[in-house]
Formats: sequence, C-alpha cells, structure tokens
Amino acid sequence: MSTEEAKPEAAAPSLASRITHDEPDTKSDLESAQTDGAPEELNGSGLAEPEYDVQVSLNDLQQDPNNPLYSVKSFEQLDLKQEILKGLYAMNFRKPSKIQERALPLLLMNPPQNLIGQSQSGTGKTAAFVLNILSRVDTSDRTPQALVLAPSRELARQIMGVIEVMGQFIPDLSVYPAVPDPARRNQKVEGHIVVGTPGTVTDQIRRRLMDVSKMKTLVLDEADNMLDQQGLGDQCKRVKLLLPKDVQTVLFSATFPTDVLRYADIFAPRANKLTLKHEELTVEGIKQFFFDCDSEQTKYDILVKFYGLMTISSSIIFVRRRDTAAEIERRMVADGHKVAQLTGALEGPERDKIIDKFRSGEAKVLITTNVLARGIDVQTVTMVINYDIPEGPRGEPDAETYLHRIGRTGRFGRVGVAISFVSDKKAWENLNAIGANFGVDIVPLPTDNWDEVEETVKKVIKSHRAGKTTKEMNKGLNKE
Ligand SMILES: Nc1ncnc2c1ncn2[C@@H]1O[C@H](COP(=O)(O)OP(=O)(O)OP(=O)(O)O)[C@@H](O)[C@H]1O
Repeated sequence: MSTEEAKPEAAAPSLASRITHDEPDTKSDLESAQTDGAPEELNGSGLAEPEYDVQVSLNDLQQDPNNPLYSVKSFEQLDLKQEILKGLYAMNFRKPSKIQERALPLLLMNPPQNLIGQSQSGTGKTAAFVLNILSRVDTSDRTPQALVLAPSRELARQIMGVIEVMGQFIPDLSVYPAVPDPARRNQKVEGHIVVGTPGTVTDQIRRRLMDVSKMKTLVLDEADNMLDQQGLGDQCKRVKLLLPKDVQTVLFSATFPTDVLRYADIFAPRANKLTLKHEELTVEGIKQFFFDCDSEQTKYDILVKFYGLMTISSSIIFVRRRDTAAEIERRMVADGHKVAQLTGALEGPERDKIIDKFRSGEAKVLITTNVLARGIDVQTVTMVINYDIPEGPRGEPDAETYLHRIGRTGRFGRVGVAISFVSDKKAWENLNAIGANFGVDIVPLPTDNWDEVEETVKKVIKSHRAGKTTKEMNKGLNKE
C-alpha cells in the first residue's frame, strides 16, 4: 500500500449555523437522505444532486440482506440518547447501515471494548464511531475525552464537521481540530473531542498542550493505512502509549490486509472484529472500466477528449506524482476546463480552500494524488479517474489504494463510474491483478467510438439501481 503523501494540515472553520428541523421527513429517496462529509458550513454539497437524478430508493437497498446498507434495526433500537437521535434526524439518516447496526452495540458495551471494524467504502463507518463517541462524552468536563486520528487534514476536517452536525443537539459540545495551524500552535487543546492528524497530536501531547488523562476513546480512521505507513504507524503507537491504559481503541477501514490486521490485533488487543472477505470489498454501485491507451501522450489526449464529451457533476482524477497533477491541471486549464489541483505540495490553508471549492461545486474536477484517496466524502462525485494505476513502492499493484480511490464515488447506495487509464504492459498487468484480487471484471471502453463511450457512461450514471455488476450492465447496454 502506498500513500505517497499523508502530510497534515490546518483548522476547520467552526459551524456558524445549524440545521433546524428535528424530525425526519417522509421522503424516502436517496437524494433527500443524508448530507455528505462536509456540512454546508464547510461548503458541503449537501442535498444537491446536480446534473443527474440518482433515483435509488435507499429503502430498497436497506431491505436487501446482501447489501452493505442492510439493517434490521432502527436507530431508536440502538440505545442512543434522544439528543443524538435528533442529530441523526437532522442529517436525514433514517436507518442504520449494516456496519452501524453491528458495530454500535459492540462499541456501546460497558466496560468499553476495543473494535476492529471493516466495511465497504461509503457505507457509514464515520457515523458508527462518532455515535459511540457522542454517547460516551461528558460535556460537564471540558478535558478531552475522545481522540480521532485520520491520515489527512482534509479527512480530519471532514470528520470534525460530521461530529459537529451529528452532535448539534448536545448542549455545550465542543470539538477541537488538531491539524497544523500556525494560529493555534501554542494554544491549549480545549474540547471534549479532538480530531486530528498523528503528527500534530503527538506534538500537542508532547508540549503538554493536550491533557490526555481523561481520554476514554481512541479512534483510528483508515486504520490499516495509519498502522502500515512507517511514519504514521510510529506516531499512532506513540500517541496510544501516552493515553490511559484502559482507553477504548477503535479501528475502522474498508481494507485490512492480513499483515496489517495482525498488527491491528496488537494495537487494539482483544478487539471485537467485524471483517469482510476479499470478494465482498467492492461496492456494487461503482462500475469499473478502463481505457487502453497507446502511450503516455495518448493518455492525456484521451482524458481531454473524454472531458470534452461528458458533463459530469463532479469527478476526481488520481495521479501518482505531484508533478503530473500540476501538469494535467496546467494543460486542462489551457484547454478550457475548470479544474483544481490538491497535493501535499500545497500549504494547509491553500488545501482547505481547494477542497472547499470542490465540495461546493465551484470546481468540478479535482486532480490529486493518493493524499485524497481515502475517506473523502463528496456525494456529487460520480466519476473517478485512475490516470495512473496505483502501485506499491516496488511497482506492485496496490489493490487497497485502488479500492479506496474508486470508493470516492458510489457513496451510500449511489452509482458511480471508475475509469482507469492503461498505457503500458505493467499498468495493464497491475490493473488485471487488481481486478482478479477483488473478483471483478474491469471492462474496456473503446477509444475509437466516443458515442459508445458517452452512452455507456451516461447510462451508468443515470441508472437508478446500484445492483448490477459492470459486466451485466455492459451486456444490457450492448443488447439495447
Ligand atoms: N444511516 C445512514 N443513512 C443515510 N446516510 C448515511 C448513513 N450513514 C452514513 N450516511 C452517509 O453515507 C456517506 C458515506 O459515509 P462515510 O463517509 O461514513 O463512509 P465510510 O464508510 O467511512 O467510507 P470510506 O471507507 O470511504 O471512508 C456519507 O455521506 C454519510 O453522510
């Protein structure tokens, strides 16, 4: 697994306004359910579904036992406080997903127990750990009681936004962003819940800016990435050693490779485990394709041709290197496209501006590296492009990163398209290996028939059911 960059960041703006309705409304379509990872105050795309109607009935998906969104219980049956339920209603969450329904009873047990939780991308892991934290926090004491660590500043800011919206009816609740921010560098950490990146948190604890003596819960989001990466792994280990011995340790991710899982067992001893099999990891709503390009130069030509053809609500283009991101941005802007670029080469505040612009829809195309491969939740993203196939440090196929990247679309029952660009034998072999690893067919798109490409992609995005594989879908398309 490679995360080329995992450089952390700056402060999340505080939430100025609040969602006002207390009770769930009666609409049942997906488009009216949920706000995405960032609330309006963070320029979240909120309920807007521009360009294409996504008419998935969330109800249908949640009644299918094979779907990761399936649940038999209601939030009301999960022993949540009234003020927390009100937060869920305000977010239009009506029923828990499978991971929420299964993880919550385990998380809420007393005395608290550790948990290792795995569930497909976009299935609501954030709410699972946030609900546990909100249930345990004692707002009469301002000492930090829960710590959430994430691999990027963008993800930390997003999680903070979710906590603030979900916890908006808990009087006096305060959340502190522990991400690089020159203005807060010497500030004492004050907040019931701290969300940050490992480097900043280690620094704050070391400099005694954060009192960790009352920490009850530690969450590692994207835990396999956090524990696997040399730097981050060491930092997480150090942070944990500084927390009270009996801290409840909660690890969540869509992927837990076997070797990391072994290490996770040491990090979160005697944890309850909710894990998935390999072949369960992919999300049905994400249709996977590839373009077979002749050369590196053709890749760019095809990319620009493709963007000239399609009107996509929002999309993310993943590249391997920062310089490629800058170069594609330069060329696409010159070709008249509205794009933004975000890599670890940029300073924190600049990164905040760019991601907020993308969330609000001001920038429709985001070009980025693996720094944003994980966790980022922007519901309007209907397309992910793997301009470079993700590779590990020795050039080996990086199946986990591929899965996380394509998981930026198809969130919570939505449909999305993932297109990988292949321009040499190695990329081709790596993509094949990734497909075989997850047991999925990654279907070719022609580079000489743009009408067909347009029809195929549009059909996927406009389709109202997230229930067919790419191959089945393609067969259907060819017949019509
Ligand atoms: N019970 C629910 N009902 C409706 N929407 C939900 C529910 N739970 C989560 N969501 C929405 O689903 C989306 C995905 O949730 P989340 O970001 O927590 O996914 P995740 O499992 O952490 O994904 P990833 O592995 O990519 O980090 C979010 O927009 C969230 O608001």
